[in-house]
Amino acid sequence: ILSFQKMPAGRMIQSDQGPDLPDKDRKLSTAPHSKDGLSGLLRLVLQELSLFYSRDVNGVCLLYDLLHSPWLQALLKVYDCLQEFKEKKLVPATPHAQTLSHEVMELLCESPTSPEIQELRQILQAPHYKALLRAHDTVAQKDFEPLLPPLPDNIPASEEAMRIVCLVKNHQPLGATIKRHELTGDILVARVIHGGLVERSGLLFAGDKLVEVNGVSVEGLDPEQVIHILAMSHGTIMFKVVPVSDPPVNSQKMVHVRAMTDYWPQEDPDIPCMDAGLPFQKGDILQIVDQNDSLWWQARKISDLAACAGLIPSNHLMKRKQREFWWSQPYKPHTCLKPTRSISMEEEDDMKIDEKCVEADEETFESEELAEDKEEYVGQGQKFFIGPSGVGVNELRRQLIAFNPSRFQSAVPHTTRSPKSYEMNGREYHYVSKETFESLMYSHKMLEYGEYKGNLYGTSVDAVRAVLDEGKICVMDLEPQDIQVARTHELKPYVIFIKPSNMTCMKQSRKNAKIMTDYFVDIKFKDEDLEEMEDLAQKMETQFGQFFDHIIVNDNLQDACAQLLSAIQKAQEEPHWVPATWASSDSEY
Ligand SMILES: Nc1ncnc2c1ncn2[C@@H]1O[C@H](COP(=O)(O)OP(=O)(O)OP(=O)(O)O)[C@@H](O)[C@H]1O
Repeated sequence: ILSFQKMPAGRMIQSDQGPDLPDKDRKLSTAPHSKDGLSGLLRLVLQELSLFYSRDVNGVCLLYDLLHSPWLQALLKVYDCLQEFKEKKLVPATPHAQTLSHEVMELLCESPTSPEIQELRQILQAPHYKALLRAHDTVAQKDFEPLLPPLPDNIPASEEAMRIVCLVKNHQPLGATIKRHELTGDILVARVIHGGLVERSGLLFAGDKLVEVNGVSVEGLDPEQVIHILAMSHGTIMFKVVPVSDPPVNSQKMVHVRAMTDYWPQEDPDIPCMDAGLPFQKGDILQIVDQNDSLWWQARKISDLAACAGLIPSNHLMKRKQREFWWSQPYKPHTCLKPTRSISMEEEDDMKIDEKCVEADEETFESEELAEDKEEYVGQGQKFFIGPSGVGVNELRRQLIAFNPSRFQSAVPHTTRSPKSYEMNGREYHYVSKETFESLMYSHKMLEYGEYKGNLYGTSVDAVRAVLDEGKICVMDLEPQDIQVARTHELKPYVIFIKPSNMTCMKQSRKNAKIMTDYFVDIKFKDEDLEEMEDLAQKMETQFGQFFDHIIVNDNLQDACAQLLSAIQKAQEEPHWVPATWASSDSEY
């Protein structure tokens, strides 16, 4: 709307000064635009256009209707009013309207009563009116800014390099941590939290030395004692600091990562300040905003970018912890890892200003750097379906292909078994010898494979590529342990987890469904089968949840199909996060 408003007006204003105007523009050049503003100009444009309306020259009708629309006219009027208001630079007639009102009241009391005087007195005494005058005076006197304490008169010459910083703290934390310098014992600002009050003020930096807090000298105090002073303070807090000579500049670009594990700061004994920690779960997308510290990064969740950042362990630190853990513990997959406190952190004694500190235990962390999948990477990709056996992965895939065979297709798998009479090589399977199959396996050309009744079965990367080359979306099942193999720059897989619904719904929806096991074909689901399915689904989610791009609960088959279609559509059309290596065209795969 804005550019639309500006363009015609801008052109007309220019043409106003131009020497060779077409007739139409010459007529417009007489527009008293400075007085009538944009709505005046619009009126003139409409007059012009009305001449061409009946002929609909080059879509004039459309333009006419648009310019004639009441909302645009109303908008322009608002714009004009605002412009007018801006130029006026309003100044209050008096900054003491309340006093004036009192004086009037006194005069009215002395005057002989009449109905008008009575009414005026009532108006002046009404609480809303009084409140309005109070608000008026506050604005007129600019009395809304915090009162800063006066600067001390007797500042010694040696204190010239000091800075006095006043921050107004309401109920939010200040967003900084402090520590004691191990040699000098000085109390320093250790870390400024991105997006916090201190960072937004731009007045305190990591490395600044605290001299006084609210007039109390911090010399010789413990960080805890400083925290206590701060905890007791509300409203304006005054810091006297010796500024760090080189305030750190955060020049790194933001990166996005997908968390590969859960992290609970409350359970991490090493975090410099527990309250400043950012808890996250597997699969969460984090925006890393500060990597200045090699051990503790600052990050926000992409789902809550308005929030202040929190501390998370750097990749390097997590790997270190992980290594120490593996050396000290017997292997226990998917349990909470509890590193000992032996990891020697830098001698930080960080405390979040005005809050408490530190405690125990955490989990492994790795992360994957991400890039938002922009248009150039979106394309017909590979869609993998994952789910516990019997949940309906095959059924959904079949339905999808049946719904639109020209868009969706499975990759033709390889097998070492002999073809049946009605089968054709390359249609149901690629029939190959055991040696050929094994050579594909060993040269990592198989996405997934397994043995069934003495024969090998599997899907090759080439089979998937063949589908993609046809411009179709390749849909296939995958065992979760094969996800990592499939996550390549070339395939850019989109992984959809098919999840069973709750037991009651499953019993109902699978009443007539049949399963196929290694030994039986077409037998009904038993309660144990459904329980096992639920259990397996939970395990898959815990172990591989971070790789799932989308989750669909397969309760009602039709609903699940519809959800699947819309999820795939969305994945094709909308940007989503993918590993950064997939986004760079020159990365190896
Ligand atoms: N939403 C549903 N409602 C009712 N029946 C379903 C539903 N989804 C799947 N089924 C039925 O459940 C049975 C098992 O489904 P399917 O063969 O697709 O399982 P699967 O996940 O591929 O398991 P496996 O990997 O062991 O083959 C089939 O008979 C299928 O028709």
